[in-house]
Amino acid sequence: MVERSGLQVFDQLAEFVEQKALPGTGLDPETFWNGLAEILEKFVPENQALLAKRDELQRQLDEWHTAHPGPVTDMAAYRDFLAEIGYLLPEPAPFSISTANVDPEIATMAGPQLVVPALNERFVLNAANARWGSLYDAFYGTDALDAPAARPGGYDKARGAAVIARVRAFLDATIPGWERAISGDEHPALAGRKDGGVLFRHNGLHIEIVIDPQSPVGRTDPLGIADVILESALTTIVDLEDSVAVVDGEDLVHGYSNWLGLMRGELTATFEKAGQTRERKLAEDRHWTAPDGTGFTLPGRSVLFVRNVGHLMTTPAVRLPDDKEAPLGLLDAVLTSLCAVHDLKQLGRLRNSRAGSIYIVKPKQHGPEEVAFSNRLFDAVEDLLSLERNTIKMGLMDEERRTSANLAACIAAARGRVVFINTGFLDRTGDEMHTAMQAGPMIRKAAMKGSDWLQAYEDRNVRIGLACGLSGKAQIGKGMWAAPDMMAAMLEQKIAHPRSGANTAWVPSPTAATLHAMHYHDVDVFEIQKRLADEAAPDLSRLLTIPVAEPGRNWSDEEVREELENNCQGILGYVVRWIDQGIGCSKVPDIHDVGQMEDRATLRISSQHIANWLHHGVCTREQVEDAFARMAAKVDAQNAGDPSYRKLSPDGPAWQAAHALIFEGISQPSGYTEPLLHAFRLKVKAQA
Ligand SMILES: CC(=O)SCCNC(=O)CCNC(=O)[C@H](O)C(C)(C)COP(=O)(O)OP(=O)(O)OC[C@H]1O[C@@H](n2cnc3c(N)ncnc32)[C@H](O)[C@@H]1OP(=O)(O)O
Ligand SMILES: O=CC(=O)O
Ligand SMILES: [Mg+2]
Repeated sequence: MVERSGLQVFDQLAEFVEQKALPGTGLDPETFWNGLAEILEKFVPENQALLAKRDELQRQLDEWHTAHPGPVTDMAAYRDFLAEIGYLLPEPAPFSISTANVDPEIATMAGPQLVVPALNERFVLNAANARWGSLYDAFYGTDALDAPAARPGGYDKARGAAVIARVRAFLDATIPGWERAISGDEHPALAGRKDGGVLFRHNGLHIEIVIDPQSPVGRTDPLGIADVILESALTTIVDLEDSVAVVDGEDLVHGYSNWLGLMRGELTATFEKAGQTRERKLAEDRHWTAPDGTGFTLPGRSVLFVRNVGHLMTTPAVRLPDDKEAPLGLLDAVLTSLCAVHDLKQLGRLRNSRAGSIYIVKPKQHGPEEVAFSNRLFDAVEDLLSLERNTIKMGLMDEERRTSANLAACIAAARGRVVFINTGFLDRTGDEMHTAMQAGPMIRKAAMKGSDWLQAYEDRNVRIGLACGLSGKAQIGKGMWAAPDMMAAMLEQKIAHPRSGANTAWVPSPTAATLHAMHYHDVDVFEIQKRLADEAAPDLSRLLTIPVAEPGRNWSDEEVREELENNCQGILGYVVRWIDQGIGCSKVPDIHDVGQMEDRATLRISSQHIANWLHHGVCTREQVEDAFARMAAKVDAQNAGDPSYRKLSPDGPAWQAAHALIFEGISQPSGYTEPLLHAFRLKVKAQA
């Protein structure tokens, strides 16, 4: 550690700031470190007070539910209680957000939002470039195509023909008469031409038809079409939160360096694929000629957000004058904004925000006071970096119950900055269970998705977002498709997101982004938003209905075993890679052998669910221990092909972390998994 303005700073972080992040920004190191120290001095006590308030509210909720076990029978009394303790706050007077200088990808376009772990350069670059994706590849390589699987050993012509037919059906439905434009005629949706390409625009999104009669695919096509490229991930969230394992200064420097590399357009990655060394870099913009002969350029990359952490965690990378760790959310706000100044000042090779904004996703905030705190923090960061007020925008995750219940007031608290409200239903489900932990045993995990509170939460988010004037200014976003290999099911189900009035929704991969983009051609979201604008939001009482099982509900031994095994498998499969290898997002098979995207939010659900059933006697400690041991063996077998995998064992840190997440689950703040994951990962790193 080195001393800077009374703070102890991890030496590589100080070096990164002074040698990489500050040069070119106009800020000298002394001003920067003094400014950081001032921000910490001012905001740390407030941050601590907000966390103490969470604990106090939870204590009061626990007491109330212990006194009133089971489902809420007197909703009026429950709502009075929530208002009395300051959990429910008064609704603000009607208002509209005033967010300005927002890129069209966020404000006026509707399309997929990709999320990517910030520490994986290969994936990060792929995500930034996922603005454009091959629809042929997306169908050829996934189960989204209803045709026999590709025969191994090169291009399977029969499957290729099925892909071409499927994409033709999409083109016919989306831009009827498109063939006219291929042969050189006019078409109302024609947007541009270039050598070997014809461009259409529909519902604000582009579709490129690639013509190359000499290519292996084009040769099989009478029109010589080699590919159809869809404008796909309009925006991408570069995640420093729930999909990464960032526990110390070394990890932080890695994450911030990648973000800086993106903000300068200079990040690259070299990796092995199919026995070959590949280089990946950020894609260039794309040049076209409009039908009237004028040239124009389309962005080659997704507009990038960065997800900071929430208010809970601290970091050993910066110690305060009293030797305590600094809150990581405060450091993230300053450092990720500093890196983004390179974009605003165009210090690098490529641009991210053409509108001149910095896009920060702020997760896991509990209620309007916490949002107001972030808003003031962003003010302070802007002052330090000499940025105009409200340059830093806020993507507001609606993923904690206290935020959903006071959503309009939360939006009001950052009304000049809000660029999205997104229903992070995974964290939200975890918080639902933890908040009402003492009320009784929760319904099964899979049943949560169909529960009424969740439907009310999703609908209220859209209605409240529209009432607060988000349409045309900001995104109303929906959550993650967490089954990365189930693309047929996604194609069938995720159209519900645009249909519900959301102008974006999360996808786990570039392929999923391209397939989900088709939904925004099928649905004109802004028309739907107009139609929904006058509809009242579902009643708050529905949102506040707790998903506890009916009193006297008994699950069979088989059901209990299945529930425990499924949750243990997800927990162990995710935690072992997090703790031993520092991998923050994994695809882990569930009990039906379907690969599920697991991150800290899904871990929060699984661990809180077991903790809840154990607490209420639905299962015994022995049953949980048995399921845990059986699933540990299964997870070992699933990872047998990974040479860097270390088997789970009761005296190993991964086993112990997973065990603690369950058996100490109830005492974890808001049921979060970060404190235990960080503690065990730090032990592993210290041993190494
Ligand atoms: C509740 C929440 O907070 S959700 C938000 C957090 N979740 C996420 O960020 C999910 C991000 N997704 C991922 O990390 C991954 O897709 C996983 C872990 C789910 C699956 O990863 P894998 O099993 O390695 O994927 P798979 O083998 O199917 O595909 C790998 C290929 O897809 C690409 N890919 C997969 N996911 C992504 C992504 N999110 N962004 C960019 N590229 C991706 C990889 O670059 C790779 O292609 P390449 O070989 O050309 O580099
Ligand atoms: O962050 C997303 C979630 O679902 O949680
Ligand atoms: Mg979340």
